[in-house]
Amino acid sequence: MFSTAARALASRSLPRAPSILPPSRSMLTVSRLSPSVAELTLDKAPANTLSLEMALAFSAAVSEIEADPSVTALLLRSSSTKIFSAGLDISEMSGPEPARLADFWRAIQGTYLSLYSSRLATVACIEGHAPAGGCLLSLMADYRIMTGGGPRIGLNETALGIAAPYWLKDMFVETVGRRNAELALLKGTLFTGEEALAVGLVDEVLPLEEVYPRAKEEVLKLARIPAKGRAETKRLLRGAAVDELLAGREADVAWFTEFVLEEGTQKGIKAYLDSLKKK
Ligand SMILES: CCCCCCCCCC/C=C/CC(=O)SCCNC(=O)CCNC(=O)[C@H](O)C(C)(C)COP(=O)(O)OP(=O)(O)OC[C@H]1O[C@@H](n2cnc3c(N)ncnc32)[C@H](O)[C@@H]1OP(=O)(O)O
Repeated sequence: MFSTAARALASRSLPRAPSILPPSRSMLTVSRLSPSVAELTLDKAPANTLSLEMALAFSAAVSEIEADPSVTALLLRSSSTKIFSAGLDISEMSGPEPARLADFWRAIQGTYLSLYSSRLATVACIEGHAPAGGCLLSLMADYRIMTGGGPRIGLNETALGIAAPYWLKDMFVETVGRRNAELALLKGTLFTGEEALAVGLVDEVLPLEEVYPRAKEEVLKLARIPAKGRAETKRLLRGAAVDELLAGREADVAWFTEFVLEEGTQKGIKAYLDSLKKK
């Protein structure tokens, strides 16, 4: 488990301004696969994009699941077999109000802090597309199982004229290795499941109908690993990255907001959003 001080700092830094809506649970559902395994389903049609409200609801749900000591593992999935998550809600970054943009980014940081540092064993069941923030969300889990053939996964931020922040880029580099990461990030590559498996971005690839049953099997297996040893191992593996973000959280907010508010970035984001809507 991560230090109490770090956790307190993480939750204290989440947006609390009165203008922010309370976390809505209608975008997510939480259920139990067994007494010790929770399932968190992203359920925000049409694309499970990460708006400010979705990010707040996500972190709140993970924290609530973790607060129950009988839960040792978490399965993360989407209610859609076509889209796991299309990443950040691009409309949050198009012509944004600066204070909301800053709160949006703090809430995105919160999703990372809650899931990547979770004491739980976590499995991502990626049945559909997982571009950009959808890919990063799955990287915050301990194990990834994806559908072969159709759906794509990867970090295509460069196509939007933006860059993944260092703490998310680092997760990608740690997972696929330096050279694979450079090639993929600079080109904005979106991989098929099979290609993702080849670079180590996912751990298993299966036909769609087998992905969820296999993910359930894996999470139930991981739930039986002694919880204390696993939590401490995760802390040893990920604690430094989490602490680095906690120490530089507001500097990261400043980097993100300045970058997004630049005129050139705004033009690129608007053009990308328009192209998505015209599809
Ligand atoms: C709980 C999640 C936690 C995540 C935490 C990680 C945080 C990481 C932060 C790091 C930075 C990340 C940057 C980003 O994420 S930027 C977003 C980049 N995303 C994309 O480029 C994906 C864009 N979408 C697509 O390519 C496709 O939608 C799809 C996923 C391949 C699916 O295609 P499909 O044909 O099935 O569906 P449509 O394209 O018709 O989409 C349906 C409607 O949804 C709208 N849409 C899709 N994606 C987004 C988006 N990212 N933001 C806003 N709106 C989106 C699309 O316009 C359609 O709307 P419409 O029905 O009104 O036309």
